[in-house]
Amino acid sequence: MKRVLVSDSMANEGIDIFRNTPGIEVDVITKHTPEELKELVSGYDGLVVRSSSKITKEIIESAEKLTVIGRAGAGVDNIDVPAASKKGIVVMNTPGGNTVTTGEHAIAMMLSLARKIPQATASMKAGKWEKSRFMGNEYCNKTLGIIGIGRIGTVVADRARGLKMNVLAYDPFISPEAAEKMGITLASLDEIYGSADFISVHTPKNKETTGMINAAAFAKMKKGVFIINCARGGIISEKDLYDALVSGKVAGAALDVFEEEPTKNLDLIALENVICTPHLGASTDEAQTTVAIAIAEQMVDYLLKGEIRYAVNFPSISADLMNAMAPYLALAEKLGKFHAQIISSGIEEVNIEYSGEILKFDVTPLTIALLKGLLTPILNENVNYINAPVIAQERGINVKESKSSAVGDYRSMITLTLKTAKAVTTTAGALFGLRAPRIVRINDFAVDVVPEGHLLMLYNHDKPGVIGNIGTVIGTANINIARMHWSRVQEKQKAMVVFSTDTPLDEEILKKMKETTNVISVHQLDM
Ligand SMILES: NC(=O)C1=CN([C@@H]2O[C@H](COP(=O)(O)OP(=O)(O)OC[C@H]3O[C@@H](n4cnc5c(N)ncnc54)[C@H](O)[C@@H]3O)[C@@H](O)[C@H]2O)C=CC1
Ligand SMILES: O=C(O)CCC(=O)C(=O)O
Repeated sequence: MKRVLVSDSMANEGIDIFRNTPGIEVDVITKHTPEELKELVSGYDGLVVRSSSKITKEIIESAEKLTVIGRAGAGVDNIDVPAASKKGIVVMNTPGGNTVTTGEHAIAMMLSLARKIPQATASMKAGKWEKSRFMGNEYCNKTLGIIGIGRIGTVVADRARGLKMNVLAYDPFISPEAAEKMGITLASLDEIYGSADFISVHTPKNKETTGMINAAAFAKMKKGVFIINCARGGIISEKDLYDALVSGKVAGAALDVFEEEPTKNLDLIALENVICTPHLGASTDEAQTTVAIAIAEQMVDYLLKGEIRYAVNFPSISADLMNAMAPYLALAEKLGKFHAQIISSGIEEVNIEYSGEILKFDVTPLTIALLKGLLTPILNENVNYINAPVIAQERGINVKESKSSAVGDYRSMITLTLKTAKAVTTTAGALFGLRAPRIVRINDFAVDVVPEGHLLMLYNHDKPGVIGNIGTVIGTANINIARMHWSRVQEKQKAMVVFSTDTPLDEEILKKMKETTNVISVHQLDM
């Protein structure tokens, strides 16, 4: 039974999916202190949050069973994703589920802002009729500068064009061609600051964007500009915004998000020219139902079938793609696991070359699977698809991928070269038929090894009698040989034999083998 904790309010449609799925048990506990949440989480396999629960490193580290954190929404800045990745926890979100709703909220905020609708409403509710106090500004033919033209920015641009606004967008990650297709005019930040009457922010919050709209940015803006933030608090410096609002440089600000939530910055929100909502961007029935259903389905599929969709720390693999890639993922993992057991010192560099039909896939998950296989025999800790790249990076292992069109005898091949302090070694793997992994090369030797069970790999001088002597050692120990593959490189007068045995060999027999005439080295592998 997999247990899921929903720690923020979530639409019932999503909770019902958990409740009605055999094999899943769900608890909804939305009132808790951070300490209480830390205690609670430890008993669960899955955790669902929106933006209220802050999933810190401390919470993640104490979550013994947790394998997945689902964000019913887009932004994952309330989750310590690096800490989750290190612990092998998948973090998934529901991109797109609340995009239109949040874009509409930004437009609603912009329209309310320059027409002072919240202030006029408050005045009327206080029994006043202050017609001349609430003079507003028109939108038609004004310039809207959008910072971050992703999903929500695009919705805002589209709706603003309907208002006959000129839309400019800044986004360093969108090519001019892509922007042209979207009908978006790209501009530099300075161009936006210099010409926009309204500026709406729609980037994620990260190292680059935190504080990007600060005093220096306000200084470049037109006097009387209106600012809208329905993305994340802190992208705009609240202190610098306050000063710009008080000085009149900024005519008004519409804020849905704050540096700290719930905000304690009452000085800022008390300003007459600030309108605000308590992080309501995604709060419509439609969006909440959509994201709740989406995250519940994604998490159920992960917890019960291992299917990963919309993970922010692992490439998405749909069930169909997973099915098609499964044999290659198994091959990559087996190859890594095999190679890790024939080296004798720390890995410095991993070179992975993909060739043949395998190239029709995005090879990123294959590299992750290979790293998982490679690190598993070396480390005590639990290595999985999520933490394998993090562990490799932490251990200073340089991972390089390359692609080649040369496949030789195989439809697809993965060639793995490992550089350690002592040697550079190469193995290669391919599929036999369409699904069965095989090791087809070990350094200079062409082989055909089934990477399963207990393997014994021996290098020897290519002299008569070696196989017979080894066979006698194994037979005397009453160990049954299931398979045997022999290969040699004639010009080097070296040979290699890989046995598959029904049971592992103990140290004493291994020692006897190493002492057998003409044997150079012996490796026992557990696949
Ligand atoms: N107020 C609310 O309730 C909600 C807020 N959000 C927030 O809205 C923001 C946008 O969300 P989406 O559109 O779904 O994300 P998205 O990932 O689709 O778009 C973000 C865009 O920002 C761009 N970007 C990244 N760094 C940038 C930089 N330094 N300068 C300019 N552009 C940059 C990216 O290239 C991308 O095009 C996020 O911060 C998200 O957390 C999302 C949903 C609801
Ligand atoms: O769940 C919410 O209400 C906030 C949504 C949000 O900020 C997001 O999806 O990034």
